[in-house]
Amino acid sequence: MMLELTGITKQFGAAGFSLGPVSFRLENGLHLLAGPNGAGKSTLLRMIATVLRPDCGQIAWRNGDIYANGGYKRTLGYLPQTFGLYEEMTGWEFLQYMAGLKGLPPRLARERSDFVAIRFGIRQECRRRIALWSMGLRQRLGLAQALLNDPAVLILDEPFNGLDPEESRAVSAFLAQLSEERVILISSHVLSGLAVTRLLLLRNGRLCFEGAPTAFINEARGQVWSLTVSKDQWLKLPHHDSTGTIILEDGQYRCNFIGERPPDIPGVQVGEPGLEEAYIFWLRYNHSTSEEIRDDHPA
Ligand SMILES: Nc1ncnc2c1ncn2[C@@H]1O[C@H](COP(=O)(O)OP(=O)(O)OP(=O)(O)O)[C@@H](O)[C@H]1O
Repeated sequence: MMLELTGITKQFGAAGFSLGPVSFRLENGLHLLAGPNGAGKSTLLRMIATVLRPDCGQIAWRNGDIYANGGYKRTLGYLPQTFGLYEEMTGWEFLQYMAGLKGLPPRLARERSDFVAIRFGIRQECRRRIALWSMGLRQRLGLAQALLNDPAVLILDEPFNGLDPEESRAVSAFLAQLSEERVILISSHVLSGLAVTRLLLLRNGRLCFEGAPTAFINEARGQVWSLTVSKDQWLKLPHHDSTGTIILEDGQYRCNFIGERPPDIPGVQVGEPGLEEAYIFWLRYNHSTSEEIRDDHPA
């Protein structure tokens, strides 16, 4: 299955935000769209979800324009970044309603509603009015409705918003499983713990990187410096501009510093970058927004 964007652009007002032109191709797998606040991630996802029309360019699914292809919407699942829920409905009524909008016949609607409610751990909650639900449970309901039609294309804008760590892990694992046979594109500020097939980075409406996460991580090799210390030592460390990630492991703090030179702290060693460290390195030091880091070989 393939979703292809060619020369997509969007401009808000004459002097407003401008996105693109953006071109890329997505095949089955889990694709992560990342970038700073305001980079244009939601705008791009909304266009792929047919909620917003591009000014120029084409988005094609199975070689046909998604706007001309009536079948595309039936095969699409979409979780917007913010969404309204019908507060007076119960979760179950909402799922049935959404299943109806997606054209599922009543019996299949019930079966799929049951499946997604169990999958996202909200089956019991579904009996209650949505007005009474917490934020994390509402997010689970948003994810559940996106999967009602067993979509071949799944677009999730910030799927981990409000989820507790346990549910985030469960959703990551579920997405990895689903992505074997689906095109999944998610935007997220949470980069760790995801089995990402390809990474897309947006900044200022420009696509700066599109490729395998390993190629991106390699860019940060030799720029990460690591120090493992006890909590007491950690509390005494002076603030350092190159501080990147801090991970608590077995009661010890592993501090990763990100920069061209190691910080002047005794015991610092060359560190191993992960996606998060590579992303911080890119944000801090790679300020040119040309498409310089490209890897055209699928992982
Ligand atoms: N309907 C609109 N009208 C005018 N400007 C808009 C509209 N929608 C988005 N924008 C602007 O487009 C820019 C990109 O917004 P977008 O929400 O796509 O960014 P984002 O990368 O998803 O950000 P975040 O990580 O904060 O969610 C912002 O400057 C935003 O104000």
